[in-house]
Amino acid sequence: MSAEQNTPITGRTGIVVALDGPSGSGKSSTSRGVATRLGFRYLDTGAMFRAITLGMLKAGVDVHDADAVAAHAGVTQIVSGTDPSNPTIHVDGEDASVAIRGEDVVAAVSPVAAVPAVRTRLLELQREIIGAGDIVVEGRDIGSVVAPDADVKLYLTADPAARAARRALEEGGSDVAATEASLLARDRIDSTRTTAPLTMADGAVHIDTTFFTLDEVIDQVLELVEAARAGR
Ligand SMILES: Nc1ncnc2c1ncn2[C@@H]1O[C@H](COP(=O)(O)OP(=O)(O)O)[C@@H](O)[C@H]1O
Ligand SMILES: Nc1ccn([C@H]2C[C@H](O)[C@@H](COP(=O)(O)OP(=O)(O)O)O2)c(=O)n1
Repeated sequence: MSAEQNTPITGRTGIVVALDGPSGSGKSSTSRGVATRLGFRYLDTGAMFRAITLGMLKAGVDVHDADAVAAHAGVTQIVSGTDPSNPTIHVDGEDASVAIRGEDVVAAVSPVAAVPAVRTRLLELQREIIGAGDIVVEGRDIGSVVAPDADVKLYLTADPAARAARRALEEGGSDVAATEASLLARDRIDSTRTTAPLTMADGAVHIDTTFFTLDEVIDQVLELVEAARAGR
């Protein structure tokens, strides 16, 4: 593996906007809105972790066996589309946009994402896609590990109850209490793993989105991007 952690991406000329935060804090919708307004590409790294997890489940890998997960880390082929108006993900040549959102994947993704070999594989893919820049990238470790030299780094949060209500609404009115329990369980694993845990990166701006509308959050991020551009 050639990509090293915590090192700047060399050779980029465009802007990189990094958004991190827990599930339901507004990363995907904010990132897509910002990328659309700026004419930038958009990368959902969570979808990549979901895709590799789907590949493991399809192959019958025990996702709680870290050695088995590591042995399978290089097997699944993942292709991410970066159009913010139509982000796509293909797993071994098949459109997996719906399958990666399934409950089986939600339950398995955090243990898979905690395995260092999985993170190394995806880090390399993520950095290839970021390439020359002009991209909004969202995940858990973008500002800290994937693109520590990003021009703008955001850390989005929202109250757990608001996050669960948003997710449940999105899922067609599923049980809010069960959704909150599921996302808090993932937060715990994502924040306490030893490799690239969910954390606020050095230099990141914290936005608590609980009491802001999506458009208000997008506007705040756009202002930060304009300020970063002006200071380049
Ligand atoms: N500031 C906000 N206020 C209200 N709802 C929001 C806000 N930001 C996002 N949402 C909604 O919350 C849900 C989860 O947002 P999403 O962007 O998918 O979060 P994440 O990517 O962090 O999991 C979506 O249905 C989205 O439309
Ligand atoms: N850069 C990233 C992105 C996601 N992950 C892990 C942690 C999350 O539980 C899963 C799924 O991420 P995703 O962003 O799709 O999750 P939500 O849509 O916020 O519920 O992947 C990660 O470890 N590092």
